[in-house]
Parts: sequence; C-alpha cells; structure tokens
Amino acid sequence: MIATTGAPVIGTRGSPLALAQARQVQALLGGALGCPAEAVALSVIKTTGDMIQDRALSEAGGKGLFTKELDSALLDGRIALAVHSAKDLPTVLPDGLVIAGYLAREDVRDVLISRGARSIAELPRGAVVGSASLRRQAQVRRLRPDVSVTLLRGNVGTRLAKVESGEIDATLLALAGLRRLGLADKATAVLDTEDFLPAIGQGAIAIVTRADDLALRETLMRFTDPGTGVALEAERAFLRVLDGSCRTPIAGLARVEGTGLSFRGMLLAPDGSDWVAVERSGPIAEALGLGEDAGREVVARARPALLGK
Ligand SMILES: NCc1[nH]cc(CCC(=O)O)c1CC(=O)O
Repeated sequence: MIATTGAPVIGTRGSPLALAQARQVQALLGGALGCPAEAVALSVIKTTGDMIQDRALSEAGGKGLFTKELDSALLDGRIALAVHSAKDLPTVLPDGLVIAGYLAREDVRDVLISRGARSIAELPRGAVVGSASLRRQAQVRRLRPDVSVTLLRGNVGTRLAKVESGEIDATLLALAGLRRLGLADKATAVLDTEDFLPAIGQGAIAIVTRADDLALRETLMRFTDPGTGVALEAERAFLRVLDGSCRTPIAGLARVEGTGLSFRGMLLAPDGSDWVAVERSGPIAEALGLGEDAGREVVARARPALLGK
C-alpha cells in the first residue's frame, strides 16, 4: 500500500538515539517541504538487532540486523524514507533501495568514559573495559595489551551506569551519539583519530529511500551534505572490499579538504596483537576507487589469520 497523499512517512528504530536522529531529519524535511515538522510522520519499527540484548551482534550472525525490517517497510511503501546511523548500514543495500544522502557529519571521534583515567594510557593496569564493538575492543587492546575487554551491550544509559557503579572501569562510545542524546558531558576524554580510528560511517546519519522515488530524492538533496557523501563513498568502498564478516575489526576515516580526500583505514586482529594500516589521498572525484584501492592493499598485506583464513 503506497501512500499517495500527505507528507512522506519516516521509518526509524525506536532507540533514543534512533529517535533523536529521525527527529533531526523530520525537522529538515518539514522545512524543505514547507510544512511543520509534525506533519511528517515517524513510524517506529523494531528490528532484529533491537531484540538481541544477550550476546554480541557479531555472534547473532548476518548483516543488516538493524535494517532488514526497515528495508521491507520501504519496499512495501509503508514508509518513504528510513533514517539510519551510517555505521549500522550494510555495505550493499537490497535491490531497489539507495542511500539518498547523508546529513552533515557530526564529530567522528570515539570517547573514553571512565571513573578516573583521563586517557587510555591512564587506565589502571588490568582495567576492565566494556564494549560490544570488536573494533573498539581490538583498538583498546592494541594500545593497552594488559587491559581486558568484556562484552557490554544495551543502551547508552545502561552502559554509563555500569561505569559509575564500578562494574567496569571504562567504556568507549561515539561522541556523535552522546551529543545527539545531550550526554556529551559524560565523556572523560575524546580520543584522537590518530590513535583510535572510528568505524566506517561513524557520526553520519544516512537516509535510505526507494531508488525510483526521484521526487523525494530531489527534495532530500536540499539538505543532505555532498561532502559527507564523498567521504562515505570512500569509506564504504574500503569496507566492501574487506567485506568481512562482522567478526573482523575494521576501522577507517575519510576526510574531504577542498577538492581532495584523505583516507586512513585499518584491519585488526580481535586481540589487537596484529594489524594493517593504510593511507591514501586523492581527488574527491576518485573517492570510490581510492577506498577500493586501500581495501585491496590491506588484503594484499594482511597475514592470512587477520583475514580470518
Ligand atoms: N551501533 C550503535 C551506534 N550506531 C551509531 C552510534 C553513534 C552515532 C554515530 O556514530 O553516528 C552508535 C552508538 C555508539 O557507537 O556509541
């Protein structure tokens, strides 16, 4: 059933972060359509990923755990656009769907949240760091092999409470998410991307639509950010080449400066004991090729174990 009248319906997950992001798009879309934000409806859709709380998502298997149900709603016409953290989007979307654009990227960095340590270096010997992200687990152990990591899932509030209660010594989160939740003051230290590379897409909000919804895609172009699009094209090309299973920690960041693009990427062993890092720069017109090329270099240089072979 495809709605033929009224403003387009936005689909979103129901987590506080997802809702904050969807509301941002709702306000911008209302503005672009010349109607009040409330005229643009939000439809909250539960995804498989939202229902898994007891184990690492990498163990739950499969990609698109946070997107499948929203993809179906798009293809059925129940919603016209879906708002996602770019970080949670698989590298390949189902046929008929496209990333219509991204909002201007928030701060890309991760933060440390701890009770005393003002940096990863200052964590006490043998500290316990909670994170569900293989990338964060691997990078923290790369910098501090003495630290132990433990699986920590749940929403941001639960995670912060576990640091406060002393159940764990520290956790790592995206600054972008904390800002959107009004919790940026909980960060103990913002980690430099030189030492700690973010996830592909971190800090960017992606809008997915049906490929053939040209009118909506054109409307979205009034407020989406082309520079973020170029950076994400390179980052996602890198990820696609490494493809990986979601069991391989991968990090990467592209930055646009004028007409140029610089990229750094990394593939790590889960325990942080081994890694391959690459760097590339080139014109923004070659973003896709640059990301792919960086990915191929990693594949060529990585020891087989690093590629899960
Ligand atoms: N997987 C959860 C998720 N997806 C996007 C963000 C943060 C917001 C962003 O990166 O844009 C988070 C939370 C976190 O990693 O701290």
